[in-house]
Formats: sequence, structure tokens, C-alpha cells
Amino acid sequence: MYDRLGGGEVVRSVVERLYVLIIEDEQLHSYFDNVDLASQKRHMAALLSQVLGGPKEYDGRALAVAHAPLGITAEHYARVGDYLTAALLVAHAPRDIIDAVGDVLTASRSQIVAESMVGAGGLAGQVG
Ligand code: HEM
Repeated sequence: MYDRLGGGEVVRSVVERLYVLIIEDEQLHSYFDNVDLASQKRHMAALLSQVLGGPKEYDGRALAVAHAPLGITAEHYARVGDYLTAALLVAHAPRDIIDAVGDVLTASRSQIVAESMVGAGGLAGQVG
């Protein structure tokens, strides 16, 4: 899938577009106020490459560790997922690749959405 999408260059352009969409979204941008976006984009590109069968270079934290303190809601998670799909569509990703990324997103949901981490109430009510 990685090569069919266009390799590292296209993966990086997808990630660039994803973060433009996220930072321009008034519901999402404040999550990233104190985040080093360059390193964030590098990590996301490395993770996406890996998911697509490209080089395995992701050296960031486990998704649950990175996201647990953030109290991410199901709605905000869905918005980010939609933006990733949109960024893939703009890059002319074929449907099977979009579906495969969607499956990975679904599988990682419980590591990212706060209320799904520790049951009802979740970390969202306990942190921040
Ligand atoms: C949809 C699936 C998602 C994936 C695959 C993903 C992936 C990642 C990755 C790879 C990192 C870097 C971890 C590191 O630097 O060690 C990260 C960090 C981060 N993510 Fe996500 N993320 C997702 C959803 C979200 C959502 C929905 C939000 C907020 C609405 C979010 C906000 C953040 C923030 C603020 C950080 C930086 C945390 C920090 O540096 O302390 N992420 N994410």
C-alpha cells in the first residue's frame, strides 16, 4: 500500500494536510497549543508509513501513553479520523487503502479516546 500511495513523499503531504485541517479546526487546535508540530508530524508520518507497509521507523510513545492525559472525546477523535480520510482522498488514495487506514483507526480508538480507556467517566473527568 505504501508504494501504491506514492511512498514517503505522499505520506508526508497527507500528514501536512491533516495538520492544516486540525489546526484550522476551532474544536481541535487547542489540543496542540503546546505541541512541537514538526516532531508531531514526523511521528504521525512514521506511524502512517508503518501502517501502510512502508518503513518501520516509528519511535514515538505508545498511543495510549501519548493521548491519555489529553481527555480526548469521541467526537474529537471522529473529527481527526474524518480529516485523515479527507487528506487521503485529496492525495487520490485508492478506496482499499482508505478502508485499511480506517480499520487501523477503529482498532486504535480505545487507546486514544479518554472515556474508552478506563470505563464510564474515563480519564476525561479526572485529568485537567
Ligand atoms: C485518530 C487517530 C490518532 C492517531 C493515529 C494519533 C497519533 C499520534 C502520534 C503518533 C502522536 C505522537 C506521540 C509521540 O510524540 O510520542 C500523537 C500525539 C498527540 N496527539 Fe494524536 N493521534 C490520533 C488522534 C488524536 C486526536 C483525536 C487528538 C486530539 C483531538 C490527538 C492529539 C494529540 C496531541 C495533542 C498529541 C501530542 C501529545 C504530546 O506531545 O504530549 N490525537 N498522536
